[in-house]
Amino acid sequence: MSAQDRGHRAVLEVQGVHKRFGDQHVLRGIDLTVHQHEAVVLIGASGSGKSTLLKTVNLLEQVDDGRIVLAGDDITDPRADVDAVRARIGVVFQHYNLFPHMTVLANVVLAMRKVFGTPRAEAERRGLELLARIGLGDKAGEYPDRLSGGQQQRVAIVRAIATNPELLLLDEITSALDPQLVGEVLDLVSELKAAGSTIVMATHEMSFARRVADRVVYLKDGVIIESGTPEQIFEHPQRPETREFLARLSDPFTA
Ligand SMILES: Nc1ncnc2c1ncn2[C@@H]1O[C@H](COP(=O)(O)OP(=O)(O)OP(=O)(O)O)[C@@H](O)[C@H]1O
Repeated sequence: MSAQDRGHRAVLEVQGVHKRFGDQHVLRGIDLTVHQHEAVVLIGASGSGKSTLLKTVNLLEQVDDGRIVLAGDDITDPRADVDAVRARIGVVFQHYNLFPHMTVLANVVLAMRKVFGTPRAEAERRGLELLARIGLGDKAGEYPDRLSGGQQQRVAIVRAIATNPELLLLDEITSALDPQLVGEVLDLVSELKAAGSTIVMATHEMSFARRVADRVVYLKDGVIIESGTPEQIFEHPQRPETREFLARLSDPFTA
């Protein structure tokens, strides 16, 4: 049964969103609703618009048309407070997530302290607890460059959830990692999903999409071609474009 069927409220509503970069029409009428506790995975070829879509939700890119609603609030309204909106959303990107000049713990507590004004002792207690939970309690005083890429991404994820955001956006968070480090990062995402986080994730990791997504959304040239459960998309794709995309992935000579 889907989150929608269970009557969970919509956390994110993307409605008729268009985005152009000069002559290039990168998002062409995107409609997407994400319900509380749902994990939606965006798949599609490089350049299909996955990152741009996530950036419009975090207000890193302005939409040209349409609107985006976060838990009932139109965040694309020009009067919306950008910092207040970003404080409600946790984000992890492919690269450059941690501040290199700050310790792991300082990175994790930063938003709690600066954005929410959490007292230092309380923020550090929560930071240490979160780091311990992902097995990195002993790295709290280290600088990020002393951690593996997988450990750094896990810290970045923990930092993004430290403030209990309403929505977590994950953009290709494993694509810069050595293959043997991918699993530990995706396992943490699975745990967050199991604990009830609401997640939108762009990924090239199809096996993960299959395992964790409630819904898989296939994007091509800025259009949602098809969306459904992992079984619907991977086992019984309805659209020829989706079938071609998936067939190409499994062909080592054209992938
Ligand atoms: N700031 C920008 N200025 C101009 N063009 C941009 C900008 N950001 C993205 N684009 C273009 O928009 C298109 C969609 O890019 P986007 O990064 O959203 O794709 P993607 O599906 O996330 O790709 P990938 O899987 O490689 O990350 C691409 O053609 C890209 O070159």
